[in-house]
Amino acid sequence: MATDFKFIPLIDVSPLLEKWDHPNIAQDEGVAQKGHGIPVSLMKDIKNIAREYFHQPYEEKMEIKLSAETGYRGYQRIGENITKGKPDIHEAIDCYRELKHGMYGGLGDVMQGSNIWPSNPPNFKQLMEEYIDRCTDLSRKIMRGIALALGGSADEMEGEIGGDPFWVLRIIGYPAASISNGHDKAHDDVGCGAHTDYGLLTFVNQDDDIVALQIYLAKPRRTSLFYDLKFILIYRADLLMKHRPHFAPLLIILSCFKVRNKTGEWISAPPIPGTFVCNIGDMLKILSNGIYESTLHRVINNSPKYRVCVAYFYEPNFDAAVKPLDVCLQKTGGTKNFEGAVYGKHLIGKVTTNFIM
Ligand SMILES: O=C(O)CCC(=O)C(=O)O
Ligand SMILES: [Fe+2]
Repeated sequence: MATDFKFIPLIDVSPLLEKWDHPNIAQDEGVAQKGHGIPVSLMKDIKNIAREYFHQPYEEKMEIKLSAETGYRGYQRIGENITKGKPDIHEAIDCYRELKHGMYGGLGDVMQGSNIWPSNPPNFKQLMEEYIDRCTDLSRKIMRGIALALGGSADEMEGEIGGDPFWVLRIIGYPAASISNGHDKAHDDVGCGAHTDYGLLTFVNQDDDIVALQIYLAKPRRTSLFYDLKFILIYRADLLMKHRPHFAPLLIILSCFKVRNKTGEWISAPPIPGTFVCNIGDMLKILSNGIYESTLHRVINNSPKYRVCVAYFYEPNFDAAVKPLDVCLQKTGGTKNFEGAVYGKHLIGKVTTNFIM
């Protein structure tokens, strides 16, 4: 299905974009620069080195095994990560910004620790750290643009919200369809179940030649048998009660469900060489009071090839108390659509229920 997306800024951010300080990077071989400033060669190098790591024997990968003791950093085997109760068909290395002992009082305890990097391939750590620094710089710039677009000042989301941002890096490998289950039932295997990301922004750097990432595109409701039935039952309750009084219990049960006014479909987010898919996370949804939705997405690798993806997550300060910004409240009628959340708590809640240990 072909779908056209257009970026529609809430205000004109072109003055900011004109001032965008581009590092002067030579055009990478074969791929024109797409304007984000991260060398395309680095984007490729980190996927290639990740592929090399994943191709090693299982025992070697397990040398940097993830556990609660490592602050949930390290390697996890296929099926160890759980989304909504189901094992995901991927393996991964998880890295987080390092938290030193006592850095955030008791809040930081669970995530305390240093990243554990494989000794093979040898320059793995150095490449990933360079990549993380570049993604962090780029994210900060984009967040400044988003703050302006929302009608705030450029540093609206810095200071106590995101002046000392946390980050997460997931280096992920998805088995080829035929290897993951040995027979022709590939479409049942979910590489990563439907979820939204936790933080502010995610940069998905995916293999160029495999279409596996899918985004849920919500649309205004058109037809739904359930909705229509419910509509008739609830909104024409007067008629119904007059002619069919024995339907009353059904009416009560149905009115307990929230009316679904949206329906949608899964669409593919095909890779565009040299670019990132950028997701909006839960924290940006809260800050913007819902002006930005966090993007529901999932991964299904039905291709006969092993797929690599490196996802960088830009997050608020670990101890940030995230709540709708005043500027967004004003734009959305003054009512908070979300309760506030302390980012670190939200993350720990997710991380500690994400793994079979
Ligand atoms: O593999 C991908 O394309 C996306 C991975 C992802 O959604 C995640 O790690 O949160
Ligand atoms: Fe995700």
